[in-house]
Amino acid sequence: MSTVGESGGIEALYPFLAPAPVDREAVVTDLCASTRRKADEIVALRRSLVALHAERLVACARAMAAAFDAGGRLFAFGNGGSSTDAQAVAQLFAAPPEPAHAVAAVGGVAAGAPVPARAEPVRAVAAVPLAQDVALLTALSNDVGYELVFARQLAALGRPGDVAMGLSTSGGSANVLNAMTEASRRGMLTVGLVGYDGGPMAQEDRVAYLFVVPSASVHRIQEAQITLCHVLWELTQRVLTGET
Ligand SMILES: O=C(CO)[C@@H](O)[C@H](O)[C@H](O)[C@H](O)COP(=O)(O)O
Repeated sequence: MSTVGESGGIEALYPFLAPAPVDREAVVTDLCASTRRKADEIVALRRSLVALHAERLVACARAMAAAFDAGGRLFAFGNGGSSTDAQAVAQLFAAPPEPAHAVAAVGGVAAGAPVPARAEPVRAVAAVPLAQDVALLTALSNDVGYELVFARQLAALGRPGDVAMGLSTSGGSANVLNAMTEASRRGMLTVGLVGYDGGPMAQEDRVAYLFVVPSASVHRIQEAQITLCHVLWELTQRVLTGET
């Protein structure tokens, strides 16, 4: 059995576990610098998305609002961290924060300060995350195949005019790609959020509205994707509530 302290043991991977004296100040300095680098990186990435996607975000929000106005529902899905992001997005659309709550939560808005969330009325729409039902996910994975867990749900639930939103950092997860294909086949509006250079999701006009976050860090991609989702929700609300 391998033990801590053996040459090539666990401390080779995690040197801070070794009993050697640690320069705590140096560690804290390193951690601060690393945190600052990551914060700078995500701020720059988010800024770059404005130039890259502003027009597409507006067009997509208009299309989503039209879908919701006509009775369409949102189905959101992804794997791992993207599954929880999909859950957060569905919850945001289905149970948006009431303006009074959002403002009260920060103790009111000072004159001239940016409004923390919408001060205008919000409209809830039907939205369902597709990775939340463990029984369904395990049964579909076991009986049909993990690559079809989302496509099979869309085949059962999706109608023309619904919205399918797939989140993937690589753009290459088979279950997300298959779900997009199924959604298009059913006449649903397809929205994809991906990272890197878009991966397979960016090929063959697979989705109607594709948002590529040009980063090679899974963490930065997910952070930026959830920001894009919040912007999409905000813009969709503006159209739905007749502000624009
Ligand atoms: O959350 C993370 C990393 O932050 C991971 O769980 C990550 O989401 C998983 O590895 C996913 O399976 C990756 O899938 P995808 O984003 O490439 O579609």
